[in-house]
Amino acid sequence: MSGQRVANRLAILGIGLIGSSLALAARRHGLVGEIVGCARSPETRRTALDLGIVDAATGDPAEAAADADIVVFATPLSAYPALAEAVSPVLKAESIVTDVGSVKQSVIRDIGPFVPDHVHFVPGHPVAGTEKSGPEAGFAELFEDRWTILTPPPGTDRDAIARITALWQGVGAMVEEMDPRHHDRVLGITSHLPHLIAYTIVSTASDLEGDERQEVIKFAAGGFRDFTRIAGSDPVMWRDIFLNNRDAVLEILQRFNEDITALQRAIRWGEGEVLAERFDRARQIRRGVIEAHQAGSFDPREPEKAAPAASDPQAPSRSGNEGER
Ligand SMILES: NC(=O)c1ccc[n+]([C@@H]2O[C@H](COP(=O)([O-])OP(=O)(O)OC[C@H]3O[C@@H](n4cnc5c(N)ncnc54)[C@H](O)[C@@H]3O)[C@@H](O)[C@H]2O)c1
Ligand SMILES: O=C(O)C(=O)C[C@]1(C(=O)O)C=C[C@@H](O)C=C1
Repeated sequence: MSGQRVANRLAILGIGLIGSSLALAARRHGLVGEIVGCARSPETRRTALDLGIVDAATGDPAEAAADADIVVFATPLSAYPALAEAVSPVLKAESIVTDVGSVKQSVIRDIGPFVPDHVHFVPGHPVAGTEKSGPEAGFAELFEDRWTILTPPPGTDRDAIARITALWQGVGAMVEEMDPRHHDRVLGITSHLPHLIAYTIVSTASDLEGDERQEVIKFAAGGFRDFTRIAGSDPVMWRDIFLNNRDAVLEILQRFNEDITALQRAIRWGEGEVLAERFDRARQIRRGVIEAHQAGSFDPREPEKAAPAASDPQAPSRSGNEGER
């Protein structure tokens, strides 16, 4: 399948889950000519070449970015400032700098000052991922029917925004523009808080003593198992997200703490109607989330979405990329 060509040369800084998925998808859909990847370790560069993720790989970010039409930052957030400083002098006129980082105000703070006047800057965030990391974890379908949020600073060239929009739409994503502060607050609730809770539950369970701890692992099923999937996500990436979205996360944590204290109180005083009312509201929200995503493809995290029942002899077989996502 071929889409509109958006770049002759695409540079991807950081060939992990997101960088390699974008490279694989952009190639599959004919959106770019040559793809150059930048990775620090020789093993990652070798893997990226062997898996056909990139056409060329280098350890030098400036070498990757030189002559690129689009440069994508796809490392953990803490690497952005040094990378931006390194590529700044070689960025070619009318090229576009973009990124995939999970927090947006900090990206504008960290990359923005290094983007020369003759270069466009369109920060972005694909709201799609898994708990896995590294180049082997990438797959071309990752962004299909998922949102990508763009947070271009005011006054950004509309053609540059249109080209980055075409890149993400070309790999199957839906694109929306948002104010970066608003992005950070929304994602603080929908993505960052759930990860913090998952990390906390798993570490609370792992602090249990002896037999109890063994049984948590032995009987890990359902809810706890789902939390361990999320808590298996990359520690460096998530450290950076919390350090860079501090204000929004602290504010939402404050509200979360108040809500959990209310539930704690209801349990203590046997206020069943309070609990039932809260759980009912949550169930309605879950139904709304499923309905909103109903048109999408099968997602193993949301099996209710699959149209035919698994026992249906007409059901299509689900092969390929459907490990735990
Ligand atoms: N994993 C997700 O679910 C997800 C989803 C959307 C956005 N993001 C964002 O995407 C970015 C990358 O996340 P990922 O999941 O692909 O992580 P990842 O760990 O799979 O890949 C990041 C890669 O960057 C490399 N790297 C680190 N510092 C580097 C440097 N200075 N130069 C070159 N390479 C360097 C790492 O070695 C690694 O290979 C993060 O900013 C994250 O916030 C992640
Ligand atoms: O599904 C997962 O494993 C994810 O954590 C993906 C997820 C999310 O929270 O939805 C994680 C971080 C990103 O910035 C975007 C997507």
